[in-house]
Amino acid sequence: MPYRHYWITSTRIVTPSAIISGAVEVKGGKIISVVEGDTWQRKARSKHIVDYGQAVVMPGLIDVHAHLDDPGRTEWEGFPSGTRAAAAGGITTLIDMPLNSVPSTISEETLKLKTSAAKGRIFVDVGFWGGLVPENAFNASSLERLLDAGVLGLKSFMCPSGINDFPMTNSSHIKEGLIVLAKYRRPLLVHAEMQQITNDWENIDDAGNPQSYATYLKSRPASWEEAAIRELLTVTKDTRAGSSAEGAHLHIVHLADARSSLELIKEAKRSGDRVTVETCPHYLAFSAEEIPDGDTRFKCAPPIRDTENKEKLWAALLDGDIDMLSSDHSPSVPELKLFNEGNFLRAWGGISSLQFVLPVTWSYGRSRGISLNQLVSWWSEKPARLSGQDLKGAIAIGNHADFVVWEPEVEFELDDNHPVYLKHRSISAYMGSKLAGKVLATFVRGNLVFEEGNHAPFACGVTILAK
Ligand SMILES: NC(=O)NC(NC(N)=O)C(=O)[O-]
Ligand SMILES: [Zn+2]
Ligand SMILES: [Zn+2]
Repeated sequence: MPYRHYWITSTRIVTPSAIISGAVEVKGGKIISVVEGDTWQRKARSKHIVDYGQAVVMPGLIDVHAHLDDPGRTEWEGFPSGTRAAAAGGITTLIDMPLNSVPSTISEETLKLKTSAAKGRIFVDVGFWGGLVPENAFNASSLERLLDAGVLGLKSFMCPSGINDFPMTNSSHIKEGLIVLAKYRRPLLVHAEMQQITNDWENIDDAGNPQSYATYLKSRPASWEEAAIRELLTVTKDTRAGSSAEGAHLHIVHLADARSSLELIKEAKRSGDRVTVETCPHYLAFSAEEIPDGDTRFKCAPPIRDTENKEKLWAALLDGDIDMLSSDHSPSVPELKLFNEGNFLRAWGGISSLQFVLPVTWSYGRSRGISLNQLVSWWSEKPARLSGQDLKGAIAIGNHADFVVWEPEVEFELDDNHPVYLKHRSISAYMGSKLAGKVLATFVRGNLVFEEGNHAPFACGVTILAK
């Protein structure tokens, strides 16, 4: 799009207050006016106009949880393929997780490796979470340097991450992290599963056909999530009690358990704790009962649970108890999925989904009555707030012109002919499904980065560093 100053028009523009028929004026990468009705036509007379008819114009999606594995494991994904897929799926910003790249992003130096790897190779805007690990947790100045260098917050694990240079943290590490983060007003994101020694776990070998999904599900019960969340909420409260400040913001990533774990989070919110929670499309789309034996595309942690749990997740999302959605796009090479043996206990865990999260959320959500405004809240507004992106996440004057233009009514088959920009299409659990919601175009800060199957010829995404 060679225009610096132009108008986008449609009969369905999703603004914070209403869905309007009208136009959005873009200049220098920002939204400079939003006009309802057709009075804009006079103002726009000498300007370029892009008419999207009845397609929906929404803020671009902000994915706060994606593993792009660059640098160091680019055979798994990488910035170019990952951000092209994001653009094709209407995601205009993504925040990259600190693990699965080599090295992990746990210091100022390793963040620099990330930003250099991203330079000139990203099609959407990319920010970074830093890692809170035992190595840096007790070293406040090292954490401060990492935060000063621009990570948007920190992320840690309460169980083994599967990555050698990203060990798990215990509550003392987490406490140290929270104290530093409170000063910076940035969040701590936690993978909340804590291994419990249970009878189920001890019996896993007897119970255990490793090709059966039920075996895997039993190996990571909901009690692991519950135990981790209980401990995290306690540490967060303790940290707040010890300081005069407001206290750090705790964000629980990829909640799968909609029962006891969710109740703990609701209770903490009611008591005024700064806690938010995300879940992911795969927990809303799939259920344990339907996962075929040996189909390790569906393996992730925490695991996809039963149908009733899935319905409870939807209810929590609709009630506002779950704040937002993220992809947790965590790909690998197909070999690590062990498709030949179909062994759920040994295969790499992680769902590949980045390009499909909008149609997946919509396809499974529309029968449950979700609205376009709710989609925007879960995928743009709340993620913008979590990641500190004041100029993103809403179609409002002064904000970045980040848009997804899409047709909710158009259905398509995610078959072998469908263009997929991710590095490995075969590992995605969504291949073979029929979805609704076709992305027509994606704009990042006014730049048309994707339209009708074509990407912009140059990678105009920028890295986002906190100041
Ligand atoms: N090393 C990983 O990418 N882990 C990820 N894997 C999943 N979710 O199965 C995650 O986010 O925990
Ligand atoms: Zn995780
Ligand atoms: Zn993850």
